[in-house]
Amino acid sequence: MTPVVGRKATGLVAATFTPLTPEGEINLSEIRPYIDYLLEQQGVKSIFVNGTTGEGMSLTVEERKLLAVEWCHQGKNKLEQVIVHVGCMSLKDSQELARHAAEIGADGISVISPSFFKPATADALRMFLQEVAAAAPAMPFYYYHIPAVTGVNLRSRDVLEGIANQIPSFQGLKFSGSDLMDFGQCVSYSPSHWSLLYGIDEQLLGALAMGANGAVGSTYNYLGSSVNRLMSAFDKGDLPKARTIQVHLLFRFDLSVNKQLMSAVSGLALGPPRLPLLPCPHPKALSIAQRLQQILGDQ
Ligand SMILES: CC(=O)N[C@H](C=O)[C@@H](O)[C@H](O)[C@H](O)CO
Ligand SMILES: CC(=O)C(=O)O
Repeated sequence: MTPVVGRKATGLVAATFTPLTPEGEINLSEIRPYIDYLLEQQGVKSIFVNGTTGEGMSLTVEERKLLAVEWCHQGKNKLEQVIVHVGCMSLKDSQELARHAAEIGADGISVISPSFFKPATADALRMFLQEVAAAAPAMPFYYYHIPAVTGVNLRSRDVLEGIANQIPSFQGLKFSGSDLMDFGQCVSYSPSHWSLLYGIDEQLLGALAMGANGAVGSTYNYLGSSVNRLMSAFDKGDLPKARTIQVHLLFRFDLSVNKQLMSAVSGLALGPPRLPLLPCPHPKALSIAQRLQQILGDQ
């Protein structure tokens, strides 16, 4: 089978939050200003939608389609890449979303492991991924490894074994695990056209040292310009500067704080998260935003 080779994803990819109205309905009208904010204020040119940060697993298939259409439509001719996360508990739903992403002209699709019934082996997971990819065979395909959320602790390197034979559209990995040895083994195994995107923002520098081509994360929504400086310092071999930026950014917020923080920093109205997540009280987000501005000002 001839491999499908898409454009290689590099640099920072913002894992977008899903704008909701105060009543909790998807709010498509915030998407256009959101994309402009990323491009103009953060220098972030690619997005990953309906993933963890986007609360993809808390949305209906129909909502995910409407969101994907709007992100792709508004991002057209502006963004470098729009990657749509299409993973679901049900293989059928994932296939439907994969087909849909292909129809609307997304640049790639990504799939998380099912996590209610978990795959028992890397082979089982690869078979699931293969069935999703086969529904949209021309779509560059990224496996999304996030063991802390899925509870699926299969090593990514094992999942990659022989994957190009099963998924000719395989294009890379979004690796949101802390095991840099597993990540490094994936780097070592990967052909050069795959893109290895790292997903724990707090230790991106370690992953760059291991060979990451780029990064997908929630914090690049509002810290993109700082982390772009980290990436260019690393590219120039200025490790002290890259490290100074990274160690200033070692804090971790849960998703509801993160979402409210993005609203506070950007001025976008992203609304509350969806239950079971609880909204973050506004004053708390404001004080975190102020602390963040101070940290960024001190750099
Ligand atoms: C669990 C989770 O949401 N992980 C995200 C990406 O996979 C990261 O981008 C984190 O949000 C980020 O590292 C902040 O802790
Ligand atoms: C961070 C990330 O990649 C996600 O939200 O899915």
